[in-house]
Amino acid sequence: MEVVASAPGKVLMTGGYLILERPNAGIVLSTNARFYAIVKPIHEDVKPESWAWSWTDVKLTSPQLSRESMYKLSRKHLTLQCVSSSESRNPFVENAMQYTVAAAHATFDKNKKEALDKLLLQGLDITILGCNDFYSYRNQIEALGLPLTPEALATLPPFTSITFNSEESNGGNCKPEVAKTGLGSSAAMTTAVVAALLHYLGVVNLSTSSADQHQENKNSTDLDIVHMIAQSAHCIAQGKVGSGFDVSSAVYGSQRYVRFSPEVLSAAQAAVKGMPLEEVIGNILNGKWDHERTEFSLPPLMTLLLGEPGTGGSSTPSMVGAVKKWQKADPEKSQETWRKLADANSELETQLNMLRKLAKEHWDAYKCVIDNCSRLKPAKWMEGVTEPIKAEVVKVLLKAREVMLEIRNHMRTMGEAAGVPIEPESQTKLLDATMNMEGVLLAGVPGAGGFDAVFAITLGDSSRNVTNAWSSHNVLALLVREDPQGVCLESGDPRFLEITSAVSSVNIK
Ligand SMILES: Nc1ncnc2c1ncn2[C@@H]1O[C@H](COP(=O)(O)OP(=O)(O)O)[C@@H](O)[C@H]1O
Ligand SMILES: C[C@@](O)(CCOP(=O)(O)OP(=O)(O)O)CC(=O)O
Repeated sequence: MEVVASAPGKVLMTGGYLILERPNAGIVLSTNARFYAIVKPIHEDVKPESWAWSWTDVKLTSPQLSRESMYKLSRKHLTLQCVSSSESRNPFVENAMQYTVAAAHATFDKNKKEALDKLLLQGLDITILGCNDFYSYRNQIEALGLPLTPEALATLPPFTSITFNSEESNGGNCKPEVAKTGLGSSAAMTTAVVAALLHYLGVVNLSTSSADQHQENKNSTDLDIVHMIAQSAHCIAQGKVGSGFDVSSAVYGSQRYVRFSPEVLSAAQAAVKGMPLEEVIGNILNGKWDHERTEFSLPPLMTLLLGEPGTGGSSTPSMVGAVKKWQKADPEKSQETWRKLADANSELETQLNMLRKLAKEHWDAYKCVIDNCSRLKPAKWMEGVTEPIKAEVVKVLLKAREVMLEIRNHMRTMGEAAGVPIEPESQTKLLDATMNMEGVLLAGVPGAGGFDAVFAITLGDSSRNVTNAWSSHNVLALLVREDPQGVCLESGDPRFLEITSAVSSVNIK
């Protein structure tokens, strides 16, 4: 019996830094880059003598990092002991394991606890796999002598090995351990592992069709449990309480997000100081989760593009640390910048919602404008537009651009004041050039900014021109796109599914 669950990566379009404080909102788009967790028993049968054992064997495999770790999980105390080399530890998955088993203990009656014991005695074999889009493959592509194009990226086999950033480049603690693109691999990984384990242990009952899963009211309690456990495990593993937008979008998909009050996790933090885990999870599941989640998706005929400029990414925690230091050192100036940024963020949201409304109410005019603008540079979008409703659509498009420029300005101001490269000069040049290409609505640095991938929103069929232009500027366009679907069960191991679908497509031909 094997359970496979997957959760998506994200792009925080607005709200970087501000989203750390309630009630500021952020817009987060989930993507078709997904992280998979496969859970199955290690032993097919439970040997009679094993009933006396008080621990569960756990095997954790990350094929892309060539890491395999063995653990012993105490079934009574839920402590986890790594019995293989400590260099290969994974705190995200370790916490996810402890929290999910504790959730089963906290919610099961006596009968279910017996079944749980039997299942745990069979051991847990966990495999984790992230789509290529989570990681940077520029070096491999260059080493293979291939051009920096999405087509070259598409030739890499699925779940290719991940590159580590070199020690020297990590010297200033400004680069992460692995070369990542910034799509939230750790949040998607934690969410996928939590979902797969909770389903495997029988705490929740997820479904394969994400549309079903996310339908209002239906199974929403199950998703809420996945969210609470994944969020707590992720925060504890990271050693800090972030805003949680990455876990929320990994669970529920694209959304407008306002963070939870950090106090809801004080029980989990107390656990680190010795409170029994079962009690902690009870508190978490009954806690006052006050985050807000509102449906949000891009207006029709718009595409999310990501481009990797090629510097191996930035470390978000050190950037956040610098911004917080600046807030303390210069409260007046920082508050003023934050207020302007918050206003601009909410204005962009308004313009995008207005475009969704115009598309719904005046589809033909909307489609005609988008098709037209997709072939023109923004300065020409209004030329020759006479019909009032079409002029209205162009006006809103232009307003969205103007607001995006304002957001970028304030983000740069914040970076300069805090002494961190939130929109570094190299990114500014790239974003300015991108925003002036035919059919580009807007472009920016997602999330915390820095040297991670940049994003662009394009109109109609213009994405091809943008990716070609990016390639000629040495920017690798990623294959990832927006996909509003959150966590869901999969029908099997994605590595075998890829092969089966490749074989069946060959057969069809
Ligand atoms: N496939 C994987 N196998 C094991 N660990 C992974 C994998 N992908 C990501 N990680 C872990 O997650 C970390 C990256 O998480 P994080 O810094 O949050 O970056 P991101 O912006 O992608 O979320 C990596 O340093 C690594 O520890
Ligand atoms: C600064 C932030 O508001 C946004 C960071 O967004 P990123 O998308 O840059 O995140 P990482 O995946 O961790 O690199 C911090 C937060 O909200 O927790």
